[in-house]
Amino acid sequence: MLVLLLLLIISTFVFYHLYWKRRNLPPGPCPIPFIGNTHTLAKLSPGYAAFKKWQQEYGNIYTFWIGENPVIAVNDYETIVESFLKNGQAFAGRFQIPEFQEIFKKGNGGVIHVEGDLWSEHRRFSLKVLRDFGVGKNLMQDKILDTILIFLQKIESESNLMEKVDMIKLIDISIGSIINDLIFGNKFVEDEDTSAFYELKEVVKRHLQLSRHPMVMIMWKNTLFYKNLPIFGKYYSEIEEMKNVIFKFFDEKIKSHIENFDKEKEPEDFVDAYLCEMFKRKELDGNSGTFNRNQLNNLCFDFWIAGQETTTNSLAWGILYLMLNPFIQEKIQHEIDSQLPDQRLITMSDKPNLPYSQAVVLEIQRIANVVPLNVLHSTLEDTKIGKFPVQKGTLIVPQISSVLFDEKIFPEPMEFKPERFLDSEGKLKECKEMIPFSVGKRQCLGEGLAKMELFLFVVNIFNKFSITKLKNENVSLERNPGATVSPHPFHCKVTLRKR
Ligand code: HEM
Repeated sequence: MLVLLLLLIISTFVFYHLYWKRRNLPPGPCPIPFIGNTHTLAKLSPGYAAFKKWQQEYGNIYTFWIGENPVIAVNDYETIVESFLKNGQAFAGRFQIPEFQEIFKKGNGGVIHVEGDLWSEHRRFSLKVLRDFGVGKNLMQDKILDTILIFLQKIESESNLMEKVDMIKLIDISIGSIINDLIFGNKFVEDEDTSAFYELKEVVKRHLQLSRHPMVMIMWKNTLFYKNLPIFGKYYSEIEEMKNVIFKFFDEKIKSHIENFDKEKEPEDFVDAYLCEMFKRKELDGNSGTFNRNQLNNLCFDFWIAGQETTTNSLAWGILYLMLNPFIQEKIQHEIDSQLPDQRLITMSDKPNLPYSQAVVLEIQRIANVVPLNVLHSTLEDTKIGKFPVQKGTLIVPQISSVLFDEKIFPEPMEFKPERFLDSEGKLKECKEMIPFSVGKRQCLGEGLAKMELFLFVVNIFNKFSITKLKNENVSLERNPGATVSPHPFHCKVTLRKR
């Protein structure tokens, strides 16, 4: 009798996990109960190879499992556009994991992880502030160029340093300075002691790495249950500890902005713009609605994390590929020399005259492909994806990394070839499949800022310097996993160009 009961339990368990829970979803790799396919993602880290393998086996649309959560991955450009762009509203939700958000950030807030009015009001407001900073008096470009100037001077001022430059470290603090300047109005590159930045950055890096660690992905849901289990508990405590350090930094900055707030003054950073909006709303109808201090804290967190790793890592890959391809550096320099009368700082108004440099920047972003697994979306209504019906609340991801490495669109995708973005006359070609910022309602909110940073850094670095590989240092193109992929640390030799 006991044997029969045991057999019944086992066969029900197997039937549920192998068939029942998967019956209404597109096909995909068989998940292991409770773990899903995270073991394959861990084995084929940072993920591109797993996504490609599944695409070859199951087609462009398949289901993989993160723990007990099924995720439909969409891997081709056409279906991504058909669904996430043309039917955008249906796919604009996010994975709601309130227990995990509680330890990862200050509860359910910010813009990346939220839905509904909270998301749409804050997305609209943030886009407007960034747009206002980017046009007119061009605050955004000024802040970027100020930082680039300091970055270039730092390298030049230490001639012995030019023999062995840690570019990633310098780019890291420069990109960190730009986002911090836009949010809080100050740059780390101007600090006498920059160690505080690097310490904080390490904490943020670990926090993000942990959030996408396969063990942590299993506890995205039922976090409070997993926190009491041995190994999971260790991860839980570490994430909470990191979160507290990060938010203490934001809290102090916001507090000093509130103390010095002047409603008559035109805002020159994001926090001031936010405080102005809160003030206006309160004056108008007595309360500031979804705008509050907790939400501001979470927004700062979102901008800080979304606006640094992505851009820093893209630039780091760019320096690495250009160091390994000196003839491409020379072509950028030749183009700059032929268009600019002297070696002044290059600005956005020079961009239309530098098509080859623009092609290099596009190719850097494509080959860097820094987001192997895009941020998860969820469906806000019953809908369809390709031929598959999809229920409201299903997790779904536009796999932009599969598109950027799609050999049908970008032949020899692992080769660094800026020419693929140019026509036979050397003019920039339109390439609609170039979607590193994703598409649709959740498309990257910082796209304009990131594009400006990438272009201005690349052209100004190679206008001033040539970069070569150190003879005695091995360089690897292997990818370091994380929420965004980075290259392994490397050094380079920097030589001042003379014109
Ligand atoms: C090279 C640099 C960057 C890349 C490749 C990148 C890429 C992305 C991607 C793929 C997404 C997710 C889109 C989706 O859900 O389908 C995203 C979202 C987002 N990005 Fe970026 N990003 C970059 C820079 C920035 C910067 C500088 C900011 C700073 C403001 C930023 C802020 C955001 C925010 C707030 C979201 C969430 C938008 C939402 O959920 O409504 N990103 N980004």
